[in-house]
Amino acid sequence: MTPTYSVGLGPGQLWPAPVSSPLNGTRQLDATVDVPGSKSLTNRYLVLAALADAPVVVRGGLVSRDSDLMIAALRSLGVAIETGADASGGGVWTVAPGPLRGGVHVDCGLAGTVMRFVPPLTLLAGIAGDMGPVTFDGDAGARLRPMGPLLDALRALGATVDDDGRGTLPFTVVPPASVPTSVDVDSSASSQFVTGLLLVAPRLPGGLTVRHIGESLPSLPHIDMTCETLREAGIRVDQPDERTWIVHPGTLHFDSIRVEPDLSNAGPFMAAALVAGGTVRIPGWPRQTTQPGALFPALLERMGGRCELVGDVMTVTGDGTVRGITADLSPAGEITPTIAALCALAAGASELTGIGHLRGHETDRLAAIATEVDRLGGVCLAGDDSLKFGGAPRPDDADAGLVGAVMETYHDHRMATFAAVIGLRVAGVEVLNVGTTSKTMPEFPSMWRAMLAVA
Ligand SMILES: O=C(O)C1=C[C@@H](OP(=O)(O)O)[C@@H](O)[C@H](O)C1
Ligand SMILES: C=C(OP(=O)(O)O)C(=O)O
Repeated sequence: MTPTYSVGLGPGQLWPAPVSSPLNGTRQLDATVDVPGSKSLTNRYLVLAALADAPVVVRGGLVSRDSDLMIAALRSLGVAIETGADASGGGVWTVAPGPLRGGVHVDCGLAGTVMRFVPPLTLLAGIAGDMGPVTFDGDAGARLRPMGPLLDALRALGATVDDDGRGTLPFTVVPPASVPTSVDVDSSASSQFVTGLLLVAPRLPGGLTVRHIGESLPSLPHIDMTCETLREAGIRVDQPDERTWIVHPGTLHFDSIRVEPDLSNAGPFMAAALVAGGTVRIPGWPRQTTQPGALFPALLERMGGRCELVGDVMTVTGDGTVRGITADLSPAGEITPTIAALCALAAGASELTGIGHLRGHETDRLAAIATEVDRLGGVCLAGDDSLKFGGAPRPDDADAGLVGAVMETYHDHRMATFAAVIGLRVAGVEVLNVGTTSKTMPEFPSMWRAMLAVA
């Protein structure tokens, strides 16, 4: 499928990260950054709209590789989606639900939301009498991401799943004709296993009770987000205890859908205010949200910034001071790379915990972050579930005592933005394959330069 977004510098190409720091005399930041729609909300709304009782328009959808992959997946399953855009480039998509069919192939790319939210939808084709096998595959890196517990849950629901015993992509799902009303899943490797099952649940004849049976459960706000979007569609969701969700069967209906800006993607711009000094404003900040990026203001304040929400504008102000932090990021693993970039520049040590499952993200993020900080001459140790930072070797130096280098991005959008934040302070940072940001923020390079007012 032809991408509907632009792709920046790709594999093998280097993007020189612009420097901007009060310590080397660069002008203070004063920028307003319009952040595109939330990836997590976009791909939930697309799925739920596809299961609704009537066509619905999704406004402010994120135009990116992950949403293109979701749109393509839903189309191949039989959903009609017309795509357009608003004046600021946000997606305006009309989703017309139809009976789901089997016998198709789904490309998951590197999108966790596609590889975990789409396989359960095959159950609906089966119930409707279409037992055609659906095959799933993705990027080389996607074949390393955990899938086993979700595939086991689909088996427990009666599907035949062939993954050659790997517990990863590629795999084939043959759905059953009927499904039980409850299922257990070990979601400790990804909250998306629970979410995938909850999203399809209201359209199963008896609804579905989903029980998490693993030790820990990361990214709880993302599961809350799933429940809230189901409730928005008029579905009753009960949570009798912290590891059980009961989704009642029902008709999904939306009058309209508007996607909030992606607060996790706002993170690197907000972090820039601390590193470069000055002010960054993020319009459209929701008063209430289930997005884990809502944790940024409190974390950035602890790290030396000031954050204030006036109306719907979040204003972040900094003076170049970055302080180390100790934080449990298990509710918000996806914001770790941004906080980690600040930890690498901070005066003082930091420890981030509750993040072991990031080893199964777009890349092994704990290893990637430790390797890249080490490459710059900093200290970062990756544990099973944590990252420990020594802090900048000479924090008062203009470049925080780190040394510029070519930074790898490992096909991970958040490793590209991680490098950009560090590059504000450390001269000579060049980012390999900044185009990997097309996963969730294709315009990142030009947005970053616009924020810094550099050509
Ligand atoms: O449901 C979602 O939209 C997401 C859930 C989280 O996954 P994990 O629980 O695997 O970390 C998060 O990291 C990911 O970026 C998006
Ligand atoms: C973990 C992430 O993505 P995915 O939805 O592919 O899991 C992320 O965006 O940080």
